Amino acid sequence: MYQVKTYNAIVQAGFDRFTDQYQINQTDDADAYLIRSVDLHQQVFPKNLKVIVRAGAGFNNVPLDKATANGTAVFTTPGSNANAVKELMMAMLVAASRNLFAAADYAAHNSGADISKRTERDKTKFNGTELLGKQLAVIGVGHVGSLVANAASQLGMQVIGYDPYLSSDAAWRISTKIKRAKTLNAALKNADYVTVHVPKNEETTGMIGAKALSAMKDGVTVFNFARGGIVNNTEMLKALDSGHAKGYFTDFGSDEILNRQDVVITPHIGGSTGEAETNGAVQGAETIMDFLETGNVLNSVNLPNLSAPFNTPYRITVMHQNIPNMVGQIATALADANINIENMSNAAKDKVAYTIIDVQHLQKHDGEIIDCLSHIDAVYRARLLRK
Ligand SMILES: NC(=O)C1=CN([C@@H]2O[C@H](COP(=O)(O)OP(=O)(O)OC[C@H]3O[C@@H](n4cnc5c(N)ncnc54)[C@H](O)[C@@H]3O)[C@@H](O)[C@H]2O)C=CC1
Ligand SMILES: O=C(O)C(=O)COP(=O)(O)O
Repeated sequence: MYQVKTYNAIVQAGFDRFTDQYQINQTDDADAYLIRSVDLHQQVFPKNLKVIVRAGAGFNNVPLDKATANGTAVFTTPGSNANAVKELMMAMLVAASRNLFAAADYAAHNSGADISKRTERDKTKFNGTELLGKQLAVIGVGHVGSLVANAASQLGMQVIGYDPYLSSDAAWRISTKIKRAKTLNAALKNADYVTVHVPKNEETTGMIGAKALSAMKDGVTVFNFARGGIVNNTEMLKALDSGHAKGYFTDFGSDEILNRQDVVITPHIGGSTGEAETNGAVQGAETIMDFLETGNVLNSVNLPNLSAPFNTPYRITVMHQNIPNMVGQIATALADANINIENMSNAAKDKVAYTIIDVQHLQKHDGEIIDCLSHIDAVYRARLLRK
Protein backbone atom coordinates (compact mmCIF):
# COMPACT_ATOMS: atom_id res chain seq x y z
CA MET A 1 0.00 0.00 0.00
CA TYR A 2 1.38 3.41 -1.02
CA GLN A 3 0.77 6.45 1.19
CA VAL A 4 -0.03 9.77 -0.49
CA LYS A 5 0.07 13.02 1.47
CA THR A 6 -1.51 16.30 0.35
CA TYR A 7 -0.92 19.83 1.58
CA ASN A 8 -3.38 21.84 -0.51
CA ALA A 9 -6.94 21.51 -1.73
CA ILE A 10 -6.93 18.67 -4.26
CA VAL A 11 -10.27 17.94 -5.93
CA GLN A 12 -11.98 14.60 -5.34
CA ALA A 13 -11.60 13.58 -9.01
CA GLY A 14 -7.86 13.23 -8.34
CA PHE A 15 -8.35 11.03 -5.28
CA ASP A 16 -10.88 8.93 -7.19
CA ARG A 17 -8.21 8.17 -9.76
CA PHE A 18 -6.02 6.29 -7.28
CA THR A 19 -6.47 2.52 -7.18
CA ASP A 20 -6.98 0.65 -3.92
CA GLN A 21 -3.21 0.28 -3.62
CA TYR A 22 -3.14 3.91 -2.46
CA GLN A 23 -4.13 5.54 0.80
CA ILE A 24 -4.51 9.31 1.10
CA ASN A 25 -3.53 10.43 4.58
CA GLN A 26 -1.42 12.84 6.57
CA THR A 27 1.33 10.40 7.50
CA ASP A 28 4.85 11.70 8.16
CA ASP A 29 6.24 8.84 6.12
CA ALA A 30 4.53 9.26 2.75
CA ASP A 31 5.68 7.64 -0.50
CA ALA A 32 4.24 10.53 -2.49
CA TYR A 33 3.16 14.14 -2.05
CA LEU A 34 0.41 15.55 -4.25
CA ILE A 35 0.64 19.31 -3.74
CA ARG A 36 -0.15 22.70 -5.20
CA SER A 37 1.41 25.92 -3.89
CA VAL A 38 2.61 24.83 -0.42
CA ASP A 39 6.16 26.06 0.23
CA LEU A 40 8.31 23.00 0.95
CA HIS A 41 11.64 24.82 1.23
CA GLN A 42 11.87 24.45 5.02
CA GLN A 43 10.69 20.87 5.09
CA VAL A 44 12.90 17.89 5.92
CA PHE A 45 11.76 15.23 3.46
CA PRO A 46 11.07 11.76 4.84
CA LYS A 47 13.51 9.18 3.46
CA ASN A 48 10.55 7.17 2.17
CA LEU A 49 9.38 10.03 -0.07
CA LYS A 50 9.86 8.83 -3.65
CA VAL A 51 7.88 11.38 -5.61
CA ILE A 52 6.41 14.87 -5.35
CA VAL A 53 3.84 15.95 -7.91
CA ARG A 54 2.94 19.60 -8.10
CA ALA A 55 -0.58 19.68 -9.55
CA GLY A 56 0.00 22.78 -11.66
CA ALA A 57 2.92 24.45 -13.40
CA GLY A 58 5.17 26.45 -11.08
CA PHE A 59 7.57 24.38 -8.98
CA ASN A 60 9.51 27.19 -7.30
CA ASN A 61 7.87 26.05 -4.04
CA VAL A 62 9.84 22.77 -4.16
CA PRO A 63 13.56 22.68 -3.22
CA LEU A 64 14.87 20.61 -6.13
CA ASP A 65 18.40 19.99 -4.79
CA LYS A 66 17.00 18.75 -1.51
CA ALA A 67 14.50 16.50 -3.30
CA THR A 68 17.22 15.08 -5.54
CA ALA A 69 19.55 14.45 -2.59
CA ASN A 70 16.68 12.55 -0.95
CA GLY A 71 16.15 10.47 -4.10
CA THR A 72 12.77 12.08 -4.69
CA ALA A 73 11.51 12.65 -8.23
CA VAL A 74 9.63 15.91 -8.81
CA PHE A 75 6.95 16.34 -11.45
CA THR A 76 4.43 18.98 -12.48
CA THR A 77 1.25 18.48 -14.50
CA PRO A 78 2.20 20.38 -17.67
CA GLY A 79 -0.58 22.35 -19.30
CA SER A 80 -3.23 21.31 -16.77
CA ASN A 81 -4.16 24.89 -15.88
CA ALA A 82 -2.85 26.75 -18.93
CA ASN A 83 -6.28 27.44 -20.41
CA ALA A 84 -7.49 28.83 -17.08
CA VAL A 85 -4.60 31.31 -17.00
CA LYS A 86 -5.13 32.19 -20.65
CA GLU A 87 -8.79 33.04 -20.09
CA LEU A 88 -7.96 35.18 -17.04
CA MET A 89 -5.24 36.94 -19.03
CA MET A 90 -7.63 37.70 -21.88
CA ALA A 91 -10.06 39.15 -19.34
CA MET A 92 -7.27 41.29 -17.93
CA LEU A 93 -6.22 42.54 -21.37
CA VAL A 94 -9.78 43.63 -22.06
CA ALA A 95 -10.11 45.07 -18.54
CA ALA A 96 -6.91 47.08 -19.03
CA SER A 97 -7.80 48.44 -22.45
CA ARG A 98 -11.33 49.47 -21.37
CA ASN A 99 -10.57 50.73 -17.82
CA LEU A 100 -13.06 48.11 -16.74
CA PHE A 101 -12.35 47.99 -13.02
CA ALA A 102 -12.41 51.77 -12.54
CA ALA A 103 -15.54 52.06 -14.69
CA ALA A 104 -17.36 49.32 -12.79
CA ASP A 105 -16.29 50.81 -9.46
CA TYR A 106 -17.66 54.21 -10.56
CA ALA A 107 -20.95 52.68 -11.68
CA ALA A 108 -21.31 50.68 -8.47
CA HIS A 109 -21.15 53.90 -6.45
CA ASN A 110 -23.23 56.04 -8.79
CA SER A 111 -26.58 56.05 -6.98
CA GLY A 112 -29.53 58.34 -6.32
CA ALA A 113 -31.33 60.77 -8.61
CA ASP A 114 -30.09 61.64 -12.08
CA ILE A 115 -28.06 58.45 -12.52
CA SER A 116 -28.42 58.48 -16.25
CA LYS A 117 -27.50 62.16 -16.57
CA ARG A 118 -24.38 61.68 -14.45
CA THR A 119 -23.51 58.51 -16.32
CA GLU A 120 -23.65 60.23 -19.70
CA ARG A 121 -21.56 63.12 -18.39
CA ASP A 122 -18.91 61.06 -16.60
CA LYS A 123 -18.47 58.10 -18.91
CA THR A 124 -15.87 59.84 -21.04
CA LYS A 125 -13.47 59.44 -18.07
CA PHE A 126 -13.47 55.74 -18.80
CA ASN A 127 -12.87 55.91 -22.53
CA GLY A 128 -10.71 53.04 -23.62
CA THR A 129 -8.78 51.82 -26.58
CA GLU A 130 -9.20 48.65 -28.63
CA LEU A 131 -6.89 45.66 -28.58
CA LEU A 132 -7.21 45.29 -32.35
CA GLY A 133 -3.88 46.21 -33.94
CA LYS A 134 -2.08 46.82 -30.62
CA GLN A 135 1.17 45.02 -29.90
CA LEU A 136 1.47 42.39 -27.16
CA ALA A 137 4.84 41.01 -26.05
CA VAL A 138 4.63 37.52 -24.54
CA ILE A 139 7.72 36.60 -22.51
CA GLY A 140 7.84 32.80 -22.17
CA VAL A 141 5.82 31.00 -24.83
CA GLY A 142 5.26 27.64 -23.11
CA HIS A 143 1.89 26.14 -22.19
CA VAL A 144 0.35 29.38 -20.93
CA GLY A 145 2.26 31.86 -23.10
CA SER A 146 1.45 30.07 -26.36
CA LEU A 147 -2.28 30.03 -25.58
CA VAL A 148 -2.21 33.72 -24.62
CA ALA A 149 -0.25 34.59 -27.77
CA ASN A 150 -2.63 32.66 -30.04
CA ALA A 151 -5.78 34.07 -28.41
CA ALA A 152 -4.48 37.64 -28.56
CA SER A 153 -3.58 37.13 -32.19
CA GLN A 154 -7.14 35.93 -32.86
CA LEU A 155 -8.39 39.19 -31.34
CA GLY A 156 -6.35 41.01 -33.96
CA MET A 157 -3.38 41.95 -31.79
CA GLN A 158 0.17 41.97 -33.19
CA VAL A 159 1.92 39.43 -30.99
CA ILE A 160 5.64 39.03 -30.50
CA GLY A 161 7.06 36.22 -28.38
CA TYR A 162 10.39 35.83 -26.61
CA ASP A 163 11.56 32.45 -25.35
CA PRO A 164 15.19 31.42 -25.79
CA TYR A 165 14.53 27.94 -24.36
CA LEU A 166 11.40 27.09 -26.32
CA SER A 167 10.92 23.33 -26.67
CA SER A 168 10.03 21.90 -30.08
CA ASP A 169 6.72 20.62 -28.64
CA ALA A 170 5.86 24.14 -27.51
CA ALA A 171 6.89 25.59 -30.86
CA TRP A 172 4.26 23.40 -32.57
CA ARG A 173 1.54 25.04 -30.47
CA ILE A 174 2.33 28.58 -31.56
CA SER A 175 0.47 30.17 -34.45
CA THR A 176 2.63 31.17 -37.40
CA LYS A 177 1.24 34.69 -36.98
CA ILE A 178 3.27 35.15 -33.80
CA LYS A 179 6.54 37.00 -34.43
CA ARG A 180 9.68 35.78 -32.74
CA ALA A 181 12.00 38.17 -30.91
CA LYS A 182 15.68 37.30 -30.62
CA THR A 183 16.22 39.36 -27.47
CA LEU A 184 14.09 40.50 -24.56
CA ASN A 185 14.55 44.14 -25.56
CA ALA A 186 13.43 43.44 -29.12
CA ALA A 187 10.21 41.95 -27.74
CA LEU A 188 9.60 44.84 -25.38
CA LYS A 189 10.45 47.93 -27.38
CA ASN A 190 7.23 48.41 -29.39
CA ALA A 191 4.77 46.64 -27.10
CA ASP A 192 1.62 48.32 -25.80
CA TYR A 193 1.15 45.36 -23.46
CA VAL A 194 3.78 43.08 -21.94
CA THR A 195 2.97 39.79 -20.23
CA VAL A 196 5.34 37.32 -18.53
CA HIS A 197 4.71 33.55 -18.53
CA VAL A 198 8.09 32.22 -17.39
CA PRO A 199 8.93 30.02 -14.40
CA LYS A 200 10.34 31.85 -11.39
CA ASN A 201 14.03 31.05 -10.99
CA GLU A 202 17.35 32.85 -10.55
CA GLU A 203 17.37 34.05 -14.15
CA THR A 204 13.78 35.31 -14.25
CA THR A 205 13.57 36.91 -10.79
CA GLY A 206 13.48 40.65 -11.47
CA MET A 207 13.71 40.14 -15.24
CA ILE A 208 11.17 42.94 -15.59
CA GLY A 209 13.20 45.53 -13.67
CA ALA A 210 14.61 48.99 -14.37
CA LYS A 211 16.40 47.96 -17.59
CA ALA A 212 13.48 46.07 -19.12
CA LEU A 213 10.98 48.74 -18.12
CA SER A 214 13.08 51.49 -19.65
CA ALA A 215 13.20 49.49 -22.92
CA MET A 216 9.37 49.63 -23.08
CA LYS A 217 7.51 52.47 -24.71
CA ASP A 218 5.53 55.10 -22.80
CA GLY A 219 2.01 54.05 -21.89
CA VAL A 220 2.82 50.35 -21.60
CA THR A 221 0.72 48.06 -19.41
CA VAL A 222 2.48 45.13 -17.73
CA PHE A 223 0.90 41.81 -16.68
CA ASN A 224 2.39 39.28 -14.30
CA PHE A 225 0.28 36.18 -13.87
CA ALA A 226 3.38 33.99 -13.51
CA ARG A 227 4.96 34.67 -10.09
CA GLY A 228 5.59 37.52 -7.69
CA GLY A 229 9.17 38.77 -8.05
CA ILE A 230 9.50 38.23 -11.81
CA VAL A 231 8.44 41.87 -12.07
CA ASN A 232 10.41 44.04 -9.64
CA ASN A 233 7.67 45.89 -7.75
CA THR A 234 9.86 48.85 -6.75
CA GLU A 235 10.89 49.50 -10.35
CA MET A 236 7.33 48.90 -11.58
CA LEU A 237 6.03 51.54 -9.15
CA LYS A 238 8.71 54.02 -10.32
CA ALA A 239 7.59 53.46 -13.93
CA LEU A 240 3.95 54.00 -12.93
CA ASP A 241 4.71 57.09 -10.80
CA SER A 242 6.72 58.71 -13.58
CA GLY A 243 3.88 58.12 -16.05
CA HIS A 244 6.09 55.88 -18.22
CA ALA A 245 3.87 52.84 -17.55
CA LYS A 246 0.08 53.06 -17.56
CA GLY A 247 -0.87 50.04 -15.47
CA TYR A 248 0.25 46.88 -13.73
CA PHE A 249 -1.96 43.79 -13.50
CA THR A 250 -0.83 40.89 -11.36
CA ASP A 251 -2.00 37.71 -9.64
CA PHE A 252 0.55 38.23 -6.85
CA GLY A 253 -0.20 40.89 -4.27
CA SER A 254 2.30 42.43 -1.89
CA ASP A 255 2.15 45.38 0.49
CA GLU A 256 3.98 47.93 -1.64
CA ILE A 257 1.59 47.68 -4.60
CA LEU A 258 -1.71 47.89 -2.67
CA ASN A 259 -4.32 50.63 -2.90
CA ARG A 260 -3.42 52.15 -6.26
CA GLN A 261 -5.72 52.97 -9.17
CA ASP A 262 -3.08 51.87 -11.66
CA VAL A 263 -2.44 48.46 -10.09
CA VAL A 264 -4.95 45.63 -10.31
CA ILE A 265 -4.31 42.62 -8.11
CA THR A 266 -6.07 39.26 -8.14
CA PRO A 267 -5.49 36.70 -5.35
CA HIS A 268 -3.47 34.04 -7.24
CA ILE A 269 -6.52 32.71 -9.07
CA GLY A 270 -4.87 32.00 -12.44
CA GLY A 271 -5.33 28.25 -12.11
CA SER A 272 -8.44 28.37 -9.94
CA THR A 273 -11.13 26.89 -12.17
CA GLY A 274 -12.93 23.63 -11.61
CA GLU A 275 -11.61 22.36 -14.92
CA ALA A 276 -7.98 23.22 -14.22
CA GLU A 277 -8.11 21.80 -10.69
CA THR A 278 -9.60 18.57 -12.03
CA ASN A 279 -6.99 18.33 -14.80
CA GLY A 280 -4.16 18.88 -12.32
CA ALA A 281 -5.46 16.46 -9.70
CA VAL A 282 -6.17 13.67 -12.20
CA GLN A 283 -2.89 14.17 -14.08
CA GLY A 284 -1.10 14.33 -10.72
CA ALA A 285 -2.63 11.07 -9.47
CA GLU A 286 -1.74 9.33 -12.74
CA THR A 287 1.81 10.62 -12.60
CA ILE A 288 2.27 9.33 -9.04
CA MET A 289 0.90 5.89 -9.88
CA ASP A 290 2.90 5.58 -13.09
CA PHE A 291 6.15 6.56 -11.41
CA LEU A 292 5.66 4.41 -8.31
CA GLU A 293 4.48 1.33 -10.23
CA THR A 294 6.60 1.42 -13.41
CA GLY A 295 9.48 3.77 -12.56
CA ASN A 296 8.99 5.38 -15.99
CA VAL A 297 9.71 9.10 -16.10
CA LEU A 298 8.01 11.64 -18.34
CA ASN A 299 8.32 15.38 -17.84
CA SER A 300 10.02 15.32 -14.47
CA VAL A 301 11.63 18.49 -13.27
CA ASN A 302 14.73 16.86 -11.78
CA LEU A 303 14.99 13.54 -13.67
CA PRO A 304 15.55 12.83 -17.37
CA ASN A 305 12.77 11.35 -19.47
CA LEU A 306 13.17 7.57 -19.49
CA SER A 307 10.46 5.05 -20.30
CA ALA A 308 10.54 1.39 -21.25
CA PRO A 309 7.75 -1.20 -21.43
CA PHE A 310 7.72 -3.13 -18.13
CA ASN A 311 7.46 -6.72 -19.38
CA THR A 312 9.65 -8.63 -16.93
CA PRO A 313 8.64 -9.79 -13.44
CA TYR A 314 11.06 -7.36 -11.78
CA ARG A 315 12.40 -3.90 -12.44
CA ILE A 316 15.15 -2.08 -10.59
CA THR A 317 15.36 1.70 -10.86
CA VAL A 318 18.32 3.74 -9.73
CA MET A 319 18.47 7.50 -9.38
CA HIS A 320 22.07 8.64 -9.19
CA GLN A 321 24.60 11.34 -9.91
CA ASN A 322 25.52 11.92 -13.54
CA ILE A 323 29.19 10.96 -13.22
CA PRO A 324 31.43 8.40 -14.97
CA ASN A 325 31.21 4.68 -14.24
CA MET A 326 27.83 4.66 -12.51
CA VAL A 327 26.26 2.25 -15.00
CA GLY A 328 29.38 0.06 -14.71
CA GLN A 329 29.14 -0.03 -10.91
CA ILE A 330 25.40 -0.83 -11.02
CA ALA A 331 25.96 -3.65 -13.55
CA THR A 332 28.83 -5.06 -11.46
CA ALA A 333 26.73 -5.03 -8.28
CA LEU A 334 24.00 -6.97 -10.08
CA ALA A 335 26.51 -9.41 -11.58
CA ASP A 336 27.98 -9.96 -8.09
CA ALA A 337 24.48 -10.85 -6.92
CA ASN A 338 24.24 -13.27 -9.86
CA ILE A 339 21.38 -11.28 -11.41
CA ASN A 340 21.12 -11.31 -15.18
CA ILE A 341 20.09 -8.05 -16.83
CA GLU A 342 17.34 -8.45 -19.42
CA ASN A 343 17.14 -4.78 -20.43
CA MET A 344 18.95 -1.72 -19.22
CA SER A 345 18.40 1.92 -20.12
CA ASN A 346 19.95 5.08 -18.80
CA ALA A 347 19.52 8.80 -19.31
CA ALA A 348 20.83 11.98 -17.75
CA LYS A 349 19.59 15.48 -17.14
CA ASP A 350 22.11 18.01 -15.84
CA LYS A 351 23.67 16.52 -12.71
CA VAL A 352 21.16 13.70 -12.28
CA ALA A 353 20.98 10.36 -14.09
CA TYR A 354 18.46 7.56 -13.96
CA THR A 355 18.80 3.89 -14.82
CA ILE A 356 16.11 1.29 -15.38
CA ILE A 357 17.08 -2.39 -15.28
CA ASP A 358 14.61 -5.17 -16.10
CA VAL A 359 15.29 -8.66 -14.77
CA GLN A 360 13.58 -12.05 -15.05
CA HIS A 361 14.85 -13.65 -11.85
CA LEU A 362 16.18 -12.46 -8.53
CA GLN A 363 18.83 -14.49 -6.78
CA LYS A 364 19.12 -12.51 -3.59
CA HIS A 365 16.61 -11.36 -1.05
CA ASP A 366 15.00 -8.11 -2.30
CA GLY A 367 16.35 -5.93 0.47
CA GLU A 368 19.92 -7.09 -0.10
CA ILE A 369 19.91 -6.06 -3.76
CA ILE A 370 18.52 -2.65 -3.00
CA ASP A 371 21.00 -2.30 -0.10
CA CYS A 372 23.94 -3.18 -2.39
CA LEU A 373 22.88 -0.58 -4.94
CA SER A 374 22.04 2.06 -2.34
CA HIS A 375 25.53 1.72 -0.90
CA ILE A 376 27.18 2.72 -4.15
CA ASP A 377 28.50 6.25 -3.70
CA ALA A 378 26.48 8.75 -5.69
CA VAL A 379 23.29 6.64 -5.71
CA TYR A 380 20.36 8.72 -4.43
CA ARG A 381 17.81 5.93 -4.42
CA ALA A 382 17.39 2.39 -5.70
CA ARG A 383 13.98 0.74 -5.93
CA LEU A 384 12.75 -2.74 -6.73
CA LEU A 385 9.40 -2.96 -8.55
CA ARG A 386 7.35 -6.06 -9.23
CA LYS A 387 5.13 -6.42 -12.27
N1 LIG B 1 -1.23 32.47 -11.71
C1 LIG B 1 -1.35 31.16 -11.67
O1 LIG B 1 -2.19 30.62 -10.96
C2 LIG B 1 -0.47 30.33 -12.52
C3 LIG B 1 0.83 30.71 -12.74
N2 LIG B 1 1.63 29.96 -13.53
C4 LIG B 1 3.02 30.40 -13.70
O2 LIG B 1 3.29 30.50 -15.08
C5 LIG B 1 4.53 29.88 -15.37
C6 LIG B 1 4.50 29.32 -16.77
O3 LIG B 1 3.57 28.25 -16.84
P1 LIG B 1 3.54 27.29 -18.12
O4 LIG B 1 3.40 28.08 -19.34
O5 LIG B 1 2.55 26.23 -17.83
O6 LIG B 1 5.02 26.68 -18.05
P2 LIG B 1 5.87 26.15 -19.27
O7 LIG B 1 7.05 25.47 -18.65
O8 LIG B 1 5.03 25.40 -20.21
O9 LIG B 1 6.38 27.47 -20.01
C7 LIG B 1 7.36 28.33 -19.51
C8 LIG B 1 8.14 28.87 -20.70
O10 LIG B 1 9.03 29.87 -20.23
C9 LIG B 1 10.22 29.75 -20.99
N3 LIG B 1 11.33 30.43 -20.32
C10 LIG B 1 12.08 29.96 -19.28
N4 LIG B 1 13.00 30.89 -18.93
C11 LIG B 1 12.83 31.93 -19.78
C12 LIG B 1 13.47 33.17 -19.92
N5 LIG B 1 14.50 33.53 -19.13
N6 LIG B 1 13.04 34.02 -20.88
C13 LIG B 1 12.01 33.70 -21.69
N7 LIG B 1 11.36 32.52 -21.61
C14 LIG B 1 11.77 31.65 -20.66
C15 LIG B 1 10.40 28.26 -21.17
O11 LIG B 1 11.27 27.96 -22.25
C16 LIG B 1 8.98 27.80 -21.41
O12 LIG B 1 8.67 27.74 -22.78
C17 LIG B 1 4.68 28.80 -14.28
O13 LIG B 1 6.04 28.50 -14.03
C18 LIG B 1 4.02 29.42 -13.09
O14 LIG B 1 4.95 30.13 -12.30
C19 LIG B 1 1.19 28.84 -14.17
C20 LIG B 1 -0.10 28.40 -13.98
C21 LIG B 1 -1.02 29.09 -13.07
O1 LIG C 1 0.24 26.09 -11.42
C1 LIG C 1 0.74 27.12 -10.95
O2 LIG C 1 1.92 27.47 -11.16
C2 LIG C 1 -0.05 28.00 -10.11
O3 LIG C 1 0.41 29.07 -9.76
C3 LIG C 1 -1.39 27.57 -9.63
O4 LIG C 1 -1.29 27.54 -8.23
P1 LIG C 1 -2.43 26.80 -7.36
O5 LIG C 1 -2.36 25.36 -7.73
O6 LIG C 1 -3.73 27.44 -7.73
O7 LIG C 1 -2.02 27.07 -5.94
